[in-house]
Amino acid sequence: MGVEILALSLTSPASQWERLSSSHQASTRGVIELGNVEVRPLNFKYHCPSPIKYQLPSCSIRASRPTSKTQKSIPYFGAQKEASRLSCHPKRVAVTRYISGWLEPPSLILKKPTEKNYVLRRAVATSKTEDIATTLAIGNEKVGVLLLNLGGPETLEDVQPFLFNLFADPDIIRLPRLFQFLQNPLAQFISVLRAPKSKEGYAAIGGGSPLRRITDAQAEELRKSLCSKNVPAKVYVGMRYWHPFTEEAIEQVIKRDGITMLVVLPLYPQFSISTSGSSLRLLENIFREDEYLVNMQHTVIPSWYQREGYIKAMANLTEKELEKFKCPEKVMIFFSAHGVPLAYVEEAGDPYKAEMEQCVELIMQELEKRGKPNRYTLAYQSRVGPVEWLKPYTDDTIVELGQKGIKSLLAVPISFVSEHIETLEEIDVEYKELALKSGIEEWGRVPALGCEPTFISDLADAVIESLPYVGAMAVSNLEARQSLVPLGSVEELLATYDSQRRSLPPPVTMWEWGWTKSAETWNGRAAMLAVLVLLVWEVTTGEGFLHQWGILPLMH
Ligand SMILES: C=CC1=C(C)c2cc3[nH]c(cc4nc(cc5[nH]c(cc1n2)c(C)c5CCC(=O)O)C(CCC(=O)O)=C4C)c(C)c3C=C
Ligand SMILES: [Fe+2]
Repeated sequence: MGVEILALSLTSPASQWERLSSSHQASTRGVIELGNVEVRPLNFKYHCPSPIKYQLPSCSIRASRPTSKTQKSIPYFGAQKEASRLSCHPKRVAVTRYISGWLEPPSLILKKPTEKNYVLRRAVATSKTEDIATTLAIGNEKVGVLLLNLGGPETLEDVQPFLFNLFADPDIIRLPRLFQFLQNPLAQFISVLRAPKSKEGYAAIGGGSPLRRITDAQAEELRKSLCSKNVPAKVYVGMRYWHPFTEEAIEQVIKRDGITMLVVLPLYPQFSISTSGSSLRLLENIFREDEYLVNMQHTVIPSWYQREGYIKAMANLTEKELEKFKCPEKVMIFFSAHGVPLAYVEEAGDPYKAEMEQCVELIMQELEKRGKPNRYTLAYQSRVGPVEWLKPYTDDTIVELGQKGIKSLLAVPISFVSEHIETLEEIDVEYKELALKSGIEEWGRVPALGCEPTFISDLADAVIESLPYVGAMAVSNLEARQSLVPLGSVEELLATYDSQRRSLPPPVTMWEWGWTKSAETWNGRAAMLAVLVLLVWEVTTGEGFLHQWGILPLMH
């Protein structure tokens, strides 16, 4: 866990259109420039506003798995943290290195606590639960937790504008710098094209996404769990692409409630540029120029797939579903993760694939410990568009497993902690049908975690463990503020991504003749290029199909 300070700003968002254009403007100010090389300035200045407060957790890394049964080492296959003491740094930087192996559990030692932090630490450890109807305080601090999530359309009318928001995000569709001005027209175009298919899916699951309802319930359960652990806090929900937008949560609630310490917790167990990364970028933009937010202490928990409570909760649910099969030991456990374009991982350094693989390993180790050494596999679902995504694809894998004679399959959705369209429709309907057609006879699906008590309690522990890392941003001038960047793991993750970011790296290097995946990819790319040319034509001449259909004027 690293000290995390976000330097962020808010251009107040009256509507989704303003919201998106403001985030686009922010992206062109040069601090978080999305869509091309060198997104983040590399000459960060660190400020030492306060005396040394913490010794960061240190982890000793071992090359191999510990053999002693009595040893209490926690398996961390990925995100290992190495504390490094930089002499002039707001809170000492925790440098995250992504190395496979095992390490000792981090020890959290507060060294030379200041009065304020001492109060906090004591309060975390010993304070009595207060009645916290409106004001929540630890010592003099008002603690808030901001849950970040994707958001989903609540009605069928919401589908197209929701898709617009999603495709207008430069962390979802990357355009070369030259074409960045086309981000919104392209988002409009793709969202209009995709809306009918998406609407069918949402109609099949009751006419809208359950994501808001479930995330609100998780927020409430987390609040109760924190309270029961003597940490009164308010819990907020900030969605990336639909209501309640992150800006709404920040502006209307967190500022209005006078929160002084904020823990930012993306509800994605594994970090991806396209999910947690995108939300954290948005937060950066929101915080950057806002007087209140710049001075608010906060920390970020970037990913938590390796936490014991989460792994146990996943194993609990999987074990329960296994028991429903006629021969549980013969069931193949089929982890289906949300995919991302391959280039995110291979070109941009997204740790998503590595974290996903490690997560699956940890769940399987837990099941093995419980006497369930089932066979298992991991595949990636929900790809969109013409580029190559992480492989193997879920649909191809289901067909192959059927061909190999697998008869019982238990699907485990792994990238997300709520039911949503991709579990309720894609897995439960489409993949189940495909599996049965492919020769699989018995099909089961592990439910998403939702408000599972072990999971919620573990999230509460994650929040509590992060509190000593909450840091202050004691700078006042604008220039200084612009050079402030998130610290700790998020900084490193995004910086890796940013420094290596290229515009649309080619997903396929070899041309193949015939109707192949490669050909599909290139056909898709040719189509994208044609769309871009048409859009440029429309924007410059004011004539064309989009104007005729009345789509383009909507964007002005
Ligand atoms: C086009 C690129 C997309 C990337 C990259 C992507 C990554 C990604 N998404 C999730 C989780 C969810 N995505 C959801 C919906 C959704 N996602 C995309 C596209 C990308 N996702 C689209 C077009 C849609 C809309 C639905 C559709 O038309 O298929 C949702 C569903 C929310 C809901 O309404 O229920 C979730 C959840 C993850 C975890 C991820 C990368 C790791
Ligand atoms: Fe998605």
